[in-house]
Amino acid sequence: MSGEKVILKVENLTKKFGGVTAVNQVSFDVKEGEIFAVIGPNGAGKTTLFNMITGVLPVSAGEVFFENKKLTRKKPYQIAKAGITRTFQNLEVFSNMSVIENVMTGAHLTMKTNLLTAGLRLPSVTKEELKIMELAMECLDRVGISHLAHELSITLPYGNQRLLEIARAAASNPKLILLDEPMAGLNPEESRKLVDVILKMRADGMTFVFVEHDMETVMSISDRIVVVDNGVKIGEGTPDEIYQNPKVVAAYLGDEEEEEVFA
Ligand SMILES: Nc1ncnc2c1ncn2[C@@H]1O[C@H](COP(=O)(O)OP(=O)(O)OP(=O)(O)O)[C@@H](O)[C@H]1O
Repeated sequence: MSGEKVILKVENLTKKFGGVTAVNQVSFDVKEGEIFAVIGPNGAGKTTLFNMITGVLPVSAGEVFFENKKLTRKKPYQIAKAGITRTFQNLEVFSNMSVIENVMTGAHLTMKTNLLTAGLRLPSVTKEELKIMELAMECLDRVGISHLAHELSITLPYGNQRLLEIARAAASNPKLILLDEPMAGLNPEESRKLVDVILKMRADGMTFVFVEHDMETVMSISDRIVVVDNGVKIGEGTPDEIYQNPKVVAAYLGDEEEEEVFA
């Protein structure tokens, strides 16, 4: 469960693409151990927000702090090394690799091996490879697909490829995992499995920030939610508070009836 320690602080984050302000002075804090959702209509700026937090896109203004250290303007690999990892909206598995090899690529940050030592096949390399393989197997076990370790990734059903992505993210030993629309394309059974995995990993101490359109999942697993619309934060709170926030309901309403908004 979440504590009181702030692990991620987003302060007035802003992104301009030419004349378009995709994210406009958005601020929020994520506490250690939280499951924190970022929601909003299409084009609201959610992915752009993730891209700035992970250093994929430079910020136009504002700051990102992780464990009280400023991450703004750091490179993606430095941010990953600090303990933040992510998955993307579209599946990003290496389809020509086995499942375990995919997860092992996630562990590269913790590896001492470089191309020279690997080329020389020093004993230390073999030892390290073994360690990484063990770690990868543990990560696969955490998401419940260790029995598929030696399958070719592309042969896995979509839901298992999602779990594979999460295992690979976990292999870099992060403290915070950002998930961009993790439920997209999953059938109800696959969604339930993924929710179980997220809850289990959180029980083991992981913090999650996720962007999601599936409101049932958002409302059932999030501790807190931030809502963005047109790049601006329009609401923040627990699922109950979000349900009752008139600005949020209006942003989602369009021509629909209120009771259908979070159905
Ligand atoms: N590289 C870019 N260049 C120009 N405009 C961009 C770029 N990336 C995003 N945008 C614009 O910024 C706004 C926010 O986009 P973003 O993808 O962050 O929204 P989103 O909330 O993630 O949407 P969705 O839910 O549809 O994935 C949109 O108007 C989009 O067209």
